[in-house]
This record gives sequence, C-alpha cells and structure tokens, in this order.
Amino acid sequence: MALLNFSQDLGIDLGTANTLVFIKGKGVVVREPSVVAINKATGDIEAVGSDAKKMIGRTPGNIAVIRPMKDGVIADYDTTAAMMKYYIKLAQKNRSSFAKKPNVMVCVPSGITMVEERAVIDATKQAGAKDAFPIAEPFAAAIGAGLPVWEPTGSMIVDIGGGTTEVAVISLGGIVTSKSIRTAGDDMDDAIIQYVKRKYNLMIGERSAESIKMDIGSAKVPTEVDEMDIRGRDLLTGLPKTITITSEEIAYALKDTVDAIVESVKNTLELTPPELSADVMDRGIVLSGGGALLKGLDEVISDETKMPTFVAEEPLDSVAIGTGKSLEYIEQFRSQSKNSTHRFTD
Ligand SMILES: Nc1ncnc2c1ncn2[C@@H]1O[C@H](COP(=O)(O)OP(=O)(O)OP(=O)(O)O)[C@@H](O)[C@H]1O
Repeated sequence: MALLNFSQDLGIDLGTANTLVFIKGKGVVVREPSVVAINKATGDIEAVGSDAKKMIGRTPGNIAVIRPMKDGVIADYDTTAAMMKYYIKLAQKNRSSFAKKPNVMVCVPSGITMVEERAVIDATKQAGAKDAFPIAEPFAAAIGAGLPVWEPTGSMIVDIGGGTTEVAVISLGGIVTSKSIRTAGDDMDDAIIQYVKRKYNLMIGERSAESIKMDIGSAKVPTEVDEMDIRGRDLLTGLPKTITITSEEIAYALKDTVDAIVESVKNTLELTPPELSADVMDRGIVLSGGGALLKGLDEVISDETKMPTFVAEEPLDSVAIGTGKSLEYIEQFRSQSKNSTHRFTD
C-alpha cells in the first residue's frame, strides 16, 4: 500500500502560449497550447490544447475559443483552473487511485504582482495540487537551460515566451537583477497582422501571423530573401485574397518588438554589478522560450550587447525542465518563500 500511496510531484510551465507538465523521472509529459474551447450556452469544455487551437477563428457562434493566460498571468481564472486540471490528469493518466495529491512547482513571471501570484497558487490548488509553489520564470528557465544558478558566478538568461520577456542575472541561487516586460511572441504576431493590414488592406488571423513568423520571420533583415503566399480577407472587397510577402517585410514589421526585447536586455546589463557582468561576458547570454527561435535574434542581441549569445538546447522546454528540477528543493521553497516568489526576486 505504501507504494500505491505515494505522490508524484509535478512541475508546470503555465505559459501564455503553451502549458507544459514535467514529472520527476519522466521529463516533460504534456506539451500543449494554453487554449480552451467552451460551449457558450452550457459552459461545457468542448476542447483543450491543440484541438482547441485548431478552432481559433473557425468557431460557430455557440463556441468561444479562449486563451485564459495573457501577458504571463491569469486572465480567466476558472478556465485556467479547468485547463490545468485537464493537463494534470493527462500527465497522471496511469496514476493509482490511492496516490496522494501532488505538490506542484509552477512558474510565474518575475514581474508578477502579489494578487496575480495568489491567483496562480489558488488555481493550481483548484486544479488538484496539494500545495503549489511559485518559482520565478527566468530562474526556472536558467535551471532548465543548465546554467550554474547555485554557483558564485553570474548567469544571464533571456526567456522570450508568448506574453512576456523575462531577463535576469542569477548568482548563488538568487536573481540579482531582472526585468520583465509584457512584450514577446504574441506582440510579434500582432505586429505582422497590423503590417499586412496597413500595407495590403488584408486581414489575416493570429494563427496565420504566427506561421508567417515561424516560417520567414527574422530579427534582422535577412541576406537571402524568402517569400511566402498568405491568404486573408480583402478589407476593401470583403473577398478572400492571396498575396506574396517577403522575409524582408516581416523583419521590418517585427523591428519594434525586437528592439523592445534588446532594450530590456541592455537595461538589465546596465543594472548588473561589474563582477557579474564580467562573468556574463565570459559565459555569454542564454536565450530560452519559443521566441528564442526567431531567426537571427541571438545575433542581434550579441551585436547590440557585444556579448556572446546562445540559444538554449531545448528553448521551449527550459522553463518546464527547470520547474521539474526545482522539485528537489521543494522543502527549501516551502520554508524560504512561504508561497511567494517575491523573496527570490527582491
Ligand atoms: N520557430 C519559431 N520562431 C519564432 N517564434 C516561435 C517559434 N516557435 C515558437 N515561437 C513562439 O514562441 C512563443 C511561445 O513560447 P513559449 O511556449 O516559451 O511561451 P509561453 O511560456 O507559453 O509564454 P510566457 O512565458 O510569455 O507565458 C509563441 O509566441 C510562438 O509563436
């Protein structure tokens, strides 16, 4: 019975774009979009994750597709709790009915307010956690990217997600300087939508904008120009129309967002004590999160800061892996943080 009665603790990357669940000993077992489709009449959940994401922009009037997280924090509490419950169940599908509720390490942006953080803790408990421990996202990302966060040396991480970009310099198990801006991948998609609308009078959806970004998007004007056909609704005639767009145009559309990200990295470096800056100079800046996959972003950051810059090995999984690895320090989190990341980030 003792074996059946064990609890399998979880690490959760509750992201604006994607939610990932990590189980100790197994690694990342759930990797799904943070999207839920709800029947407006009954309130029932129709689909969660990739099935719900496919419905974006394609639903009949009675179904609403919701992205319950915005800018890294909970925008729709009940839907977030329901989504987490679904993913926790999915992660534990072979769990014994005698197993105890899991403790959950869940990431939150470093710029989160106390109220926003409390909502994440409560939603995680409502979703089935025995106890929930918030961990600052850049700290988790740095652990997941394999940086030596516990050592007396400066490690710099830039985590670019869907809703937030988190920049932090970490040493001796704590965040020394950090900056969290609510500008990231979603803003890139929006910039592409606005550019196509302004230049071509063409309305495209957020899923199309995201695939343009992933296929031909880049942080700087590319030396070899790519082209892509995109379809949308002509705002003048109201009819469907196809246009061809170039990677040069997309780099131009993304410029303001990329500049904001670069600026946040520079601001953090300016506030970093000199010894730690010297460490970062030696070891380089590490980029994580899906936004790190934007072509040329590492080069632009390196050019602008004059620091070597690398993309983490599995940028989309770094935060989840970090929350999972932190489960080993759960007692430390329990006594030190008393459920607040603010002690780690202040
Ligand atoms: N190849 C790619 N090129 C550019 N952007 C990409 C690529 N792959 C994924 N992305 C973007 O990465 C973002 C999602 O990253 P990630 O899953 O790390 O975010 P998140 O953790 O859900 O968000 P947040 O940390 O802000 O809450 C999306 O905006 C997605 O479009």
